[in-house]
Amino acid sequence: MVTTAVHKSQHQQSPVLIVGNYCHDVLIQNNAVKAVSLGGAASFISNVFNRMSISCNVVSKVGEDFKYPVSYTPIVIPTSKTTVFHAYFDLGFHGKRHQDRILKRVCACDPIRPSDLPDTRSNYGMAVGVGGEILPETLERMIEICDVVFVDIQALIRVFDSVDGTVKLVKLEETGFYPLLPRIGVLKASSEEAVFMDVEEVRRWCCVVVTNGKHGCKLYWKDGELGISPFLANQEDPTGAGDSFFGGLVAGLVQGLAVPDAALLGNLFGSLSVEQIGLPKFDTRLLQRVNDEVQKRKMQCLLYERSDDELKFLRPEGHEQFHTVLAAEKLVTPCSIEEHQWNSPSSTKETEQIAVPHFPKQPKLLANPMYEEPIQRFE
Ligand SMILES: Nc1ncnc2c1ncn2[C@@H]1O[C@H](COP(=O)(O)OP(=O)(O)OP(=O)(O)O)[C@@H](O)[C@H]1O
Ligand SMILES: O[C@H]1[C@H](O)[C@@H](O)[C@H](O)[C@@H](O)[C@H]1O
Repeated sequence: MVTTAVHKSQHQQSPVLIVGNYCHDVLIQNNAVKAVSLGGAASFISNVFNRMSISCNVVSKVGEDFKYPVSYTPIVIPTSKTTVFHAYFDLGFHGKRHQDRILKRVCACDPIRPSDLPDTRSNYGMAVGVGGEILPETLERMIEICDVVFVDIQALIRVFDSVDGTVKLVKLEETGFYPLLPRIGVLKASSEEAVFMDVEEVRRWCCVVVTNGKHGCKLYWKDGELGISPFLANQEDPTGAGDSFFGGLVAGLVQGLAVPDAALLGNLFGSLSVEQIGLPKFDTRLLQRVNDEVQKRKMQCLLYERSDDELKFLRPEGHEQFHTVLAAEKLVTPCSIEEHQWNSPSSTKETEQIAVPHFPKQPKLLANPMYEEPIQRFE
């Protein structure tokens, strides 16, 4: 279970194994490319880990066209291209349900196979594919070589339109991953994705974490559930919020926090992530203070440590205070949001602005019956 691995990690110090492809994200709004950025859950999560000094190992595949410097070298596949997603920010209407963006996978790199994984064991595994690159056998191998595996449901339930790559979701129980659920530790889903599983069923097997944007997240386990408070944020780009959340959650657990406190750290990183376009840059002073608070919190919790694994899910004493302190730290650190506005040049290394969108001279106006508004699509 989740907390057993937490305790093991304190003795063994082995890294977290992150499995999922890096990708190129193209953010599109009002028919114009607003930014091109390094993407993929693996990049957002390792970004959080680096800043929280958590050691990790990333297994990711890209093509020779991969154009970003990353801390964890990917496997380069000469015969394949890097996975590319186009995120359309103004097409998010599907019937009456609003989605924050429509995603299209326009290029897909090779899948990650069991033989691509290391032979060495890890305390934690994170199955965080974005473009269908994680196969059931890959997840099974992760379960064998990691003490506990954290899975993002987006790695399991995404399917891709054969014509234009539009990401659609299928029911979890219809996938080849379903039989593996009793062997994983945590399944994370956004509220949009959570409707593609039977939470009541899945929580009997593993802890389910459902994120819900500005409302924070909710934990479900066999015997209970708990809402975790959000942090205020000026949302600029939701891309990667779920990934940064997941990074924060696992970073908290690796550091020895109880599950609700770790989820609070997840909410903090999710809220920091939405304030910037692409891969977020975290303020060094804020990170230092957050790290200090995590260490203090860990020491406080050791004082009244509970032995029963199930109890580790319950809100520990002082949880609200931990939220207040983190929220205050976030407030006092000025965020350089101006650098990351959609319409101003970006100074981040990983995010580049495209001044002249590379679109055909005459974009074709298509009335798509799936959406309330006609959309412009570029071919
Ligand atoms: N507007 C916001 N204000 C504050 N916190 C936010 C906001 N949006 C997201 N978060 C934080 O980030 C977490 C993940 O966000 P969300 O539920 O939108 O995930 P997601 O849909 O998987 O994101 P994405 O697919 O864009 O990576 C939330 O649980 C919350 O903690
Ligand atoms: O970079 C993003 C990010 O990793 C998102 O979480 C994922 O949903 C997208 O597919 C990807 O392009």
